[in-house]
Order: sequence, then C-alpha cells, then structure tokens
Amino acid sequence: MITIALSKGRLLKSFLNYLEQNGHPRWHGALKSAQRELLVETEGIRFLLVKGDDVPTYVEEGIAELGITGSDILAENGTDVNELLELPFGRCHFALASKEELPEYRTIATKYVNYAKSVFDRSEKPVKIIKLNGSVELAAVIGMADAIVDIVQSGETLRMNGLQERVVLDPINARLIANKHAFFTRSAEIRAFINELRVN
Ligand SMILES: Nc1ncnc2c1ncn2[C@@H]1O[C@H](COP(=O)(O)OP(=O)(O)OP(=O)(O)O)[C@@H](O)[C@H]1O
Ligand SMILES: O=P(O)(O)OC[C@H]1O[C@H](OP(=O)(O)OP(=O)(O)O)[C@H](O)[C@@H]1O
Repeated sequence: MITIALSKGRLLKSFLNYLEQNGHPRWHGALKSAQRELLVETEGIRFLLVKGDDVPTYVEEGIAELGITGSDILAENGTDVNELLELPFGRCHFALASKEELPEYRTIATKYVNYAKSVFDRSEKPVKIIKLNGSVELAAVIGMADAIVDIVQSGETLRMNGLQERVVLDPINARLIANKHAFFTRSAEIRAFINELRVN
C-alpha cells in the first residue's frame, strides 16, 4: 500500500477539481467524500490529510512515500525530499505588497520568513522581518510593517485592504514530492500513481 500526504485545505479542493476533469481515478470518490477523516484508505492507496506545512515532514520521515503540497512551503521549509513533478493546480505567486510605494521597505511582515530573507539577501540596508501566522495584510494596513511578503492569487485580499502589489516574486504551484528512499524502493507504485494523475 502506498501512502500519500495531502494538504487538506484549499489545495485538496483544487486537487479534487483537477482529478474530476482529468481521468477521475478510482480513489477520487473516497477522497471527495472525506469530511473530518484524516486518514482515507481506498483501492490500495492511503491518504493522510494534514496541514500543508506538515506534508514535507511526513514524507521526509518516511511515513508517506509521496506528498502533495505547495511550492511556497517547499521554498520556506527546505525539507530533504525529492521533488518529482509540478502539478497544474494551486497556482498563485509570492508578492511584495504595501499601502504606499516607498524607496525602500525596511520592515516586512510575512508567514514566509526564510523566503522573505532570501528575497532581501542582497539589500544593502538591514531589513527587519516580522513573523505572522495569518492575516498578514493587516500589518501593512496598520503600519506595523512597511510591506508584506505573501501569497497572491486573485488579488482580492490586497484590493479589499487598500494594498498594492509592488514586486511580483516567484510563481507557486502544487508539487508532488517523494521520500528519498521510497523513490528507489517503491518506484513501480510511485509510477502507477503518477500515471493516474495524468499530468502531461
Ligand atoms: N490564495 C491562496 N492563498 C494561500 N494559499 C494558496 C492560495 N492559492 C493557492 N494556494 C496554495 O495552497 C496552499 C495552502 O493550501 P491548504 O489550504 O490546503 O493548506 P493548509 O496548510 O492545509 O491550510 P491553512 O494553512 O489555510 O490552514 C498554499 O501553500 C499554496 O501553495
Ligand atoms: O489573492 P487572494 O485570492 O485574495 O488570496 C491571497 C490570500 O489568501 C491567503 O490567505 P488565507 O485565506 O489562507 O488566510 P490567512 O490570512 O489566514 O493566511 C494569502 O495569505 C492571502 O491573504
């Protein structure tokens, strides 16, 4: 039995929509009808429904052979796993956004501290990074930070809070990752699962 760790929030919804339009694999129904279950076992596949941030941990630890999570999380966490595929859903991007355009942004609020540090690596003056866990836009609205580094998808959250995108940073999409050991020892099952995803 192969085990796959999945991000259980909005990424799971886009995954299910993707499957519905791309071959409807035999395990799609069971996954779709999961309500609060965190473990779904069907047709020889076991899905672990976890926080996106935790997907790489389950895979690195070998609890799951495969995982699906956002490239934003991989960029932030730097886990030791094999990145197998870019998946055609969960598309959005990182951006630097602020209320006003400034010559330089010295205080940045973000959930993605490591990623934000890498963005400001080459800046001449030191940048202070404030870690927040959500509602990051608020920090720029109330002046706790000059700007934010966050995910933008529709742009609606920025608009509704009077912020503007100043720099478009890296694109984000869903990724299929594998445990480094399982990549060799379970390659046939991994290949079979990838075939069912019908990613060109
Ligand atoms: N508008 C968006 N906001 C946040 N993430 C998005 C957006 N659009 C796509 N994504 C992708 O979805 C992922 C978040 O997915 P998901 O909601 O499943 O994560 P989660 O950790 O289970 O939930 P949450 O952190 O919201 O409680 C992000 O890591 C990113 O790759
Ligand atoms: O461009 P949009 O389509 O508006 O999407 C972007 C928003 O969605 C995410 O927040 P989320 O809803 O996950 O809530 P959070 O503030 O708790 O992270 C992200 O952090 C942005 O705030």
